[in-house]
Amino acid sequence: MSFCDTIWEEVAPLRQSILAHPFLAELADGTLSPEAFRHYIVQDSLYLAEYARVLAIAAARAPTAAGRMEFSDGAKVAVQVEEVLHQAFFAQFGVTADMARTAEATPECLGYTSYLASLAATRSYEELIAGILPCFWVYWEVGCAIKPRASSPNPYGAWIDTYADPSFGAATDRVRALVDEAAANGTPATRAAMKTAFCNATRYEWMFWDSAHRCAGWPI
Ligand SMILES: Cc1ncc(C[n+]2csc(CCO)c2C)c(N)n1
Repeated sequence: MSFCDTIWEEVAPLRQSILAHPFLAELADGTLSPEAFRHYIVQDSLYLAEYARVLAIAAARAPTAAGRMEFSDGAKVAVQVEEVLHQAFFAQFGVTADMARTAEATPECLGYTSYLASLAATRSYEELIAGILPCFWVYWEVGCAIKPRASSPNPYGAWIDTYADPSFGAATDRVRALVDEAAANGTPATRAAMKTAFCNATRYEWMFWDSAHRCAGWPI
């Protein structure tokens, strides 16, 4: 079994919790409240801006041309998704320019992006890209799981189509190959740290959807 297959199995309970989360069940059947989705897309645009920066750092640190290509491309795609997909959703769900401009990152959004930024700043390249991977892989799994059971028409159809798109699956495969390569070249301690980063980022993915479902902000 590859390193990625092993850590994917280890986060199986987290993935089950993600796939069973009411935010995604309701998104699939179209009953998710517009408020919850609005909360999600506003936070996600804040997330994507930071995630793109983290990918750009990964590109700069990558030891191979394949890594530099993949992560710089990913950084560009993250900015494009932030602009194109989100602007369309902003219009559809009534997020005004003012709401988007003044939005403050929630604890979950700030926690996730700050965690990835801390990997980029103070940890190894191997840990960094292990922390980057769940963003790709979890969304690909979720997109593929939801698409066959999505209601039609569905107000969230464009979101589902984005993450169930085969080109997105191919990008996930390529990032996974980079993580496997990094793990194969690393020490057991590096691989243990990579597993921790992968697991924590997967937890943050669940927390991100959960906070959107509760429309939660800062408690104080
Ligand atoms: C919280 C959160 N996690 C993951 C994604 C998915 N995603 C964002 S950027 C990117 C890679 C391409 O640049 C992928 C797969 C998201 N939108 N929001």
